[in-house]
Amino acid sequence: MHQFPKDIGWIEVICGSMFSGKTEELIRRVQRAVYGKQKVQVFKPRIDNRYDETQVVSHSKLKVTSTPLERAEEIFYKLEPDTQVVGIDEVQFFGAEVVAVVEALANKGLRVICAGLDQDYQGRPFEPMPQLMAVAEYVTKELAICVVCGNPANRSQRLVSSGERVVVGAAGAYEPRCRKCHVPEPTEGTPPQTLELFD
Ligand SMILES: Nc1ncnc2c1ncn2[C@@H]1O[C@H](COP(=O)(O)OP(=O)(O)O)[C@@H](O)[C@H]1O
Ligand SMILES: Cc1cn([C@H]2C[C@H](O)[C@@H](COP(=O)(O)O)O2)c(=O)[nH]c1=O
Ligand SMILES: [Zn+2]
Repeated sequence: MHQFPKDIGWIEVICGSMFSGKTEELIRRVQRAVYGKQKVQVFKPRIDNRYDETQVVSHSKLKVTSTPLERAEEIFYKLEPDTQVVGIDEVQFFGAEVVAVVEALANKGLRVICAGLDQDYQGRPFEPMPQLMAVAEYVTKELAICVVCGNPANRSQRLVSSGERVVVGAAGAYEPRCRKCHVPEPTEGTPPQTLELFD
């Protein structure tokens, strides 16, 4: 990350496949802002209740307090006057209106950090991520490890039978795969490897 701009707001997007570390990176940036004595608020879509109803939780169990929302516009009502940094996880679940909300916050002078999936289970751009990435000052793309071949993974393989774009889930419902190993239709999961280093 370059030196931060002064006296203006900006947008950071953290994107990538599932398990690539988007939420960990969001939490890392939020924690550093807190160390910097900045007032931070974190939001997430209420639909993301996989690990917790209110907290943002990474697959590795890092946690941060958040406010769940039905719609992105609610941020305007929940925003406290002294907030300087806004974090939003699972931003792909907010509709197209999140782009205007994030832009309005940045235009007010806030630092806005958005984390979300850039591709859906078929490998298609997951709106509104392309629009957010276009207007962001900073875009970071994270990669997971393909569970089939061990290469860097930029796709999320769906393992449960559904043609809906939105299906909330974690391990057992999705796994990270590279472009060679990913298939656009739901398929069987990869048997877990025995990891001698871990229980
Ligand atoms: N195949 C994998 N590749 C990379 N990380 C994995 C994999 N499977 C599980 N993980 C775990 O997922 C963590 C990332 O979790 P998280 O930040 O919640 O990802 P994301 O928000 O991108 O889905 C990693 O630090 C690691 O502990
Ligand atoms: C690929 C894909 C994913 N989802 C869902 C599954 C999870 O609930 C989230 C992504 O979570 P993560 O923090 O990035 O691991 O999105 C979906 O609804 N549709 C999809 O195509
Ligand atoms: Zn692969």
